[in-house]
Amino acid sequence: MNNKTLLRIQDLKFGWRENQPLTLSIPALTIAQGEKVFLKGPSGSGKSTLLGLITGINQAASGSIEILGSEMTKLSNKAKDHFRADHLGYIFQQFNLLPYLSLIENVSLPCHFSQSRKAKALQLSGSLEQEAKRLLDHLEIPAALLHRPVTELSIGQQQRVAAARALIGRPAFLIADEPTSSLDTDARESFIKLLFNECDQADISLIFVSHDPSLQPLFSRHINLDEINLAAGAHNGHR
Ligand SMILES: Nc1ncnc2c1ncn2[C@@H]1O[C@H](COP(=O)(O)OP(=O)(O)OP(=O)(O)O)[C@@H](O)[C@H]1O
Repeated sequence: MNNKTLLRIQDLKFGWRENQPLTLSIPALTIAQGEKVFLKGPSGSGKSTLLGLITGINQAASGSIEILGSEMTKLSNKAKDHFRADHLGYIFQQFNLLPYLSLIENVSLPCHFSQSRKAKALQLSGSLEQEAKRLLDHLEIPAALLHRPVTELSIGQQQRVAAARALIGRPAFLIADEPTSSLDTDARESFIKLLFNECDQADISLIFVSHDPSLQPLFSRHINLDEINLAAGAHNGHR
């Protein structure tokens, strides 16, 4: 791991509605490049809201979110779209695979929105198809499935395809929002180990949101959102 800063948040405030208590008030959070962060917190504590702020989907009321030295809150919508496409990979809880595309096409998709990710994928494997195949192979998807519709895959297989899609073109930063919630414990651990392998090879940093405390020891850093969020409990009266 190196010491370059991947993410620096300062004095971040966000509320869903005016004149209502804030959902998030985070004085400071810094994540270094290469870190693998386990982000936890009770249901409704604001984990997805924070990810939405980091990815630029939600707009902060005030404060600073710097990723790789770029201040997200100052970028135009177009510049933010570009930044996201180039530097961020996502794995969602529902995977969001496109049913009318093949596995290879689903995995290659981010390279159609980012020239830099396309260039990296081509440099690694010569073609997008080959790089998609390489990642799917590393994530233990049998070759026989590559041309099947994604709707015929098991949940665990869909999840690994979603991971390959997030990893293609080696973005700096991978965000995974409860990607293992529909798997059993063994499958969760083996998925995370495959994911870590790819992240290590490509020096990709990871923020992984989960409710499952048994996964926590696998990660190099743990963040409890309630401990860094001054607005914690404002919605449900805990504080
Ligand atoms: N689109 C929205 N509009 C208004 N309020 C919202 C919206 N999304 C979330 N909230 C509120 O913001 C708070 C934080 O929600 P969020 O989804 O970020 O929590 P979470 O920690 O990700 O929860 P979970 O673990 O259950 O997924 C909750 O009180 C929720 O009701």
